[in-house]
Amino acid sequence: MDYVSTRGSAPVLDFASVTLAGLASDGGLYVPRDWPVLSRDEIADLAGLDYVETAVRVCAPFVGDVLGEAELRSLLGRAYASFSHAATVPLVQLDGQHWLLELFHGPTLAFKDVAMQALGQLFERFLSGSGRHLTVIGATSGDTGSAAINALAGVEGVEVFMLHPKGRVSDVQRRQMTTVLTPNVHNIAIEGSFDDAQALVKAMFNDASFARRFPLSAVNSINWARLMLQIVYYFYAAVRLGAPERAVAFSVPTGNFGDVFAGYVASRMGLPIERLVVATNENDILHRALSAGDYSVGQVAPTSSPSMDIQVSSNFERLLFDLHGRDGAALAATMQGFEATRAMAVPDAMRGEASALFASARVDVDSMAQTLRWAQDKCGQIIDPHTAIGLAAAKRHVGAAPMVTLATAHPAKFRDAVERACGIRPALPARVAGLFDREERYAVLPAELGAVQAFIAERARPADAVAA
Ligand SMILES: Cc1ncc(COP(=O)(O)O)c(C=O)c1O
Ligand SMILES: N[C@@H](CCOP(=O)(O)O)C(=O)O
Repeated sequence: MDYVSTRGSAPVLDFASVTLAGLASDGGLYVPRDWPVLSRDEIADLAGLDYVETAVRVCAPFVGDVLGEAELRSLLGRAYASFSHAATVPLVQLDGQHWLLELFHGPTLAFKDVAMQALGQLFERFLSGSGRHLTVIGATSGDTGSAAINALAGVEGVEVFMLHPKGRVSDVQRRQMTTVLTPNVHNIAIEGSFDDAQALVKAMFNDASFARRFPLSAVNSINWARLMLQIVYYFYAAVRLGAPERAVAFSVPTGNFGDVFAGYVASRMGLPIERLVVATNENDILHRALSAGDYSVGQVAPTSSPSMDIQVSSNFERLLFDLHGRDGAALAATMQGFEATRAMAVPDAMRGEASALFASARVDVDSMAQTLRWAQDKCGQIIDPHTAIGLAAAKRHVGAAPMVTLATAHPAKFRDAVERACGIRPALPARVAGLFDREERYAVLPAELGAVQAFIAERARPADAVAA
């Protein structure tokens, strides 16, 4: 499988190179040259397969001949051995219409582990014996950072620099990052928002001399491999609810548009998805874009679902690429206009095309809290605020198809917000016991490119350094 940039002018790469590259050199995002399609029979054959086997079948067309099937299977087997639930991502029925897909049984208690545990394995595999090393730079509103640090701490040849917005992640999220004192992990609290942190990461990739000096790689969903690994659970859930005979709908708490874009890819691959609901909190740029064509950036508002406090949703560019008929030059011009003005009007024709699959909803804090209490009172489930936003949106858009809300984080990660909403303070699971007894280490830096680059340059290994 070949990968092309959404902006049309970066080199075409294979799966191994695209995994190690992160952002494309023309500022775009890599996508497969074509969407592979699974036949109805191939989808039907997924019924009854465990998670690892489902992942092998779904990922194989994207991996191509870069890894053999047996090697892919053993790599994914190692990745998902760290999950605490036998089903890896169990489906829980709430009532006659609604299900939760619990994606938080990995080591850091959020859906990011599903992709990140495997991405760590892929990095190790592609670096092993190559003499290469990587400087991984990432931006996090809390969950990507903890998952990446768990997956990459101590990995030979990898140095991790993780930027989080100071004071805008939960205490559990922060400690899951800052108490990892392994020498290859560097946490940076940025005086700004997640968007500032994400812009700094992109600026470092786009700074040709910095990118030549340090072999940069990404763990955010700008990295294609992250998204590929998230497509799997749409298939896994849908076949359990009757696909391909029966269509299924999904509601996805959304920030960077990565998770819901993975659902879009599943649909392009032939999975019968009746509807994909894009659920936002008060940071509603995606809801405005899909419902009114208004993709204009406002101030990031801090909310009780902090992992979704995002305005510039990186992966929206991947959808726009398809909506522009995969014309990279046209999209590059659109994105340049957006980057200059911080606003874009999504034309009605494109919005119409998107609305064949996507619906959207903006869920405010009261509606989030009400839904969280509904799940507790009526269904006996304590859910986290991000999942509650997904579920509230699901209730607005439920139709004939079973509606699956992605449960993206364990409630204990956001125990203050859960307690405020329903009066119950969820206990921390045993696997994160001792989190509050450990020493923390992180640097605080202004949201300035020079300051962050200087910090990284002092600690990262330059491209021409010989591997140890
Ligand atoms: C708990 C949680 N829910 C939802 C999201 C939104 O996912 P995405 O950014 O892929 O849209 C995030 C962060 O990305 C998250 O950490
Ligand atoms: N919510 C995320 C933000 C980054 O998203 P990503 O999927 O692009 O890595 C987080 O928790 O860090």
